[in-house]
Amino acid sequence: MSLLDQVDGPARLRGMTADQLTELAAEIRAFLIERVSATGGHLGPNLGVVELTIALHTVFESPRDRLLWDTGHQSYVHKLLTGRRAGFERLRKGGGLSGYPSPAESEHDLVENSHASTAVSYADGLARADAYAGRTDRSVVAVIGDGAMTGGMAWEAVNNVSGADRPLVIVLNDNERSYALTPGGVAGHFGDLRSRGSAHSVFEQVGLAYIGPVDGHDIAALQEALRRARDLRMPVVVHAVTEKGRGFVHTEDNELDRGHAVKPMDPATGRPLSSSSGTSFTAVFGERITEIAERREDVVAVTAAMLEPVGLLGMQKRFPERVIDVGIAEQHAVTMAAGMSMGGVHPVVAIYSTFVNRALDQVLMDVALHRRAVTFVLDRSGVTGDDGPSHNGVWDMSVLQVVPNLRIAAPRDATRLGELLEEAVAWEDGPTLVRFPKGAVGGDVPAEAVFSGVDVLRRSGPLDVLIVSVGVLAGVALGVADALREQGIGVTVVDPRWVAPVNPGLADMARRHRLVATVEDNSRTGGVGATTAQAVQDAGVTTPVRSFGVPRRFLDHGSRADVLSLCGLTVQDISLSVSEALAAIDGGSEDGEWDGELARMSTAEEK
Ligand SMILES: Cc1ncc(C[n+]2csc(CCOP(=O)(O)OP(=O)(O)O)c2C)c(N)n1
Ligand SMILES: CC(=O)[C@@H](O)[C@H](O)COP(=O)(O)O
Ligand SMILES: [Mg+2]
Repeated sequence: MSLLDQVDGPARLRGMTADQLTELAAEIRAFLIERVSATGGHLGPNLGVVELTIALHTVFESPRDRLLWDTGHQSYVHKLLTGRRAGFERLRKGGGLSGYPSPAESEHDLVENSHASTAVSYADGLARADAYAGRTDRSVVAVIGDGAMTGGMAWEAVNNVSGADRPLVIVLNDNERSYALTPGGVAGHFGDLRSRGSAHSVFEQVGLAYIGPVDGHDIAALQEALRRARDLRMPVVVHAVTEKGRGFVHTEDNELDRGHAVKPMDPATGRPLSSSSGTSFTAVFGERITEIAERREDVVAVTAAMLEPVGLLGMQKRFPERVIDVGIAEQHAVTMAAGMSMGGVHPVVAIYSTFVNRALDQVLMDVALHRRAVTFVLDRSGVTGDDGPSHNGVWDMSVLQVVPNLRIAAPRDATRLGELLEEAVAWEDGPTLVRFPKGAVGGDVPAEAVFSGVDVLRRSGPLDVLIVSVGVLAGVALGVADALREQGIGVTVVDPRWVAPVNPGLADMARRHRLVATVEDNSRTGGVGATTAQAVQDAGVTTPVRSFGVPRRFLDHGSRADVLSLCGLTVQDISLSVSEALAAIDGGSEDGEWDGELARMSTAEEK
């Protein structure tokens, strides 16, 4: 039986010899390469923390000592050492192991949010709670990457932790990278510490103790440093120098991102097991923004440490000085863009939908209040699936529709993405936003006609149902139309393209129909369905509106298709609900049934 097979929990580690721990590290590395090559996932980050995680679990006694993993994508080794080896068969699959820490999975996991730069704040809170309760027999350890240390929130926490008389250990997992090399002066300072060692660290200058740099792959050296930090009983940083992707040729040689997030691959060759079908929304954006930058030298792109994932590699290669990587600093990215706009630049800020939540105040106050012409491009909008509840981009239209002056577009296909991006960058009277989902872009969905700026995708039969289709769910909306037509129900399917502010033409169309159904890959709460219903009502139109979107709850990880199906965003579910709603309207008395359905839906949302 291998050493890894014997590890049913961290206590087993504490009985192992140094040689056994070294052997265990080799077994874990081989396991990760074999398993994560099969499932896909964050192989690079986890290969970089094998020895560090072993050292942490031999020096600290989880769960009494709390280990917090910033962002959490590097917690696979932690999961292996806390009895979850079998779960890796279904890593990031529906019903399988989450790709991030998950309190629902284990008492050893406290935080699952995958949004970076939060661990030191959680740790400060836990340390204060221990102090209030007089608990002096335990430690709090925050493991945070050099990339996550470019997030402002991490420095807010350092400011509050410094000088405190509470024990708190911060392990800086410094591999010089987010995806790409970590940008900025803080990363430069870490480089000085790595090379000069004795340099006075920024941490000591603000009142924390500093231990390091330590070889992040030398278990004994790490254990010695962690024991010193544990016994200091004050805020202390242990600076571990690690290599992202260590021990696997296809991640070590990957200059782009050291295998940060790999797709299922052949571990022998490093080649993906399946070639992606067709082009992606991301690729279409990347090509188009580069073309626009050719024509518009005032256009500058901004990324928050995700240059390649958001599709800006091509523009960076063509115009290196006009693509800015601010690190994991979305708030700075947005307000810096406002400043650039004041200086005559048209910034295009490319962020994943879920991460724009970080910068709501900056979008609202620094950009929109000042009517700055900044274009936001939100990739991974809608259900993303595999990365779990904190990565779905299902809140952007709810959160950002409240922003005055902001115009929001949701392209349904590649052609509309190109058109809407051009329109957004051409708009100089305030901010614009274009949002699209992860993955393949699918075929074009042409309009049959245009009615007061709204694309009419399908018009057939009597004026029974108006389906307002938002973005990429056009395929589902047209499928619903086909299903309803088979029942003799007349359907008009429209796509407003610009969803905020609501096109008044929609109220005119609603007036002519018996029912309106909105379909969106966003939360129902505050989504396009809600604002469309409000606009219809405000226009004095009494046509009822039913909105189909993501329920108001966190969605467990799973494939995008499965999660959308769980949300009821399928042709079958929507067409059944629409025909029932029509029947209720026709029958009058069945309102009770529909009210019952709504009641069921709303309780489902609260669960
Ligand atoms: C607020 C936020 N923005 C962007 C991301 C996307 N992201 C996930 S991991 C990562 C890089 C993290 O770098 P680092 O903290 O150094 O960890 P490493 O992967 O190097 O171990 C980024 C940018 C995120 N998780 N959270
Ligand atoms: C951990 C993190 O936030 C990212 O690495 C995320 O996993 C990216 O997901 P995509 O695969 O959609 O780019
Ligand atoms: Mg890093």
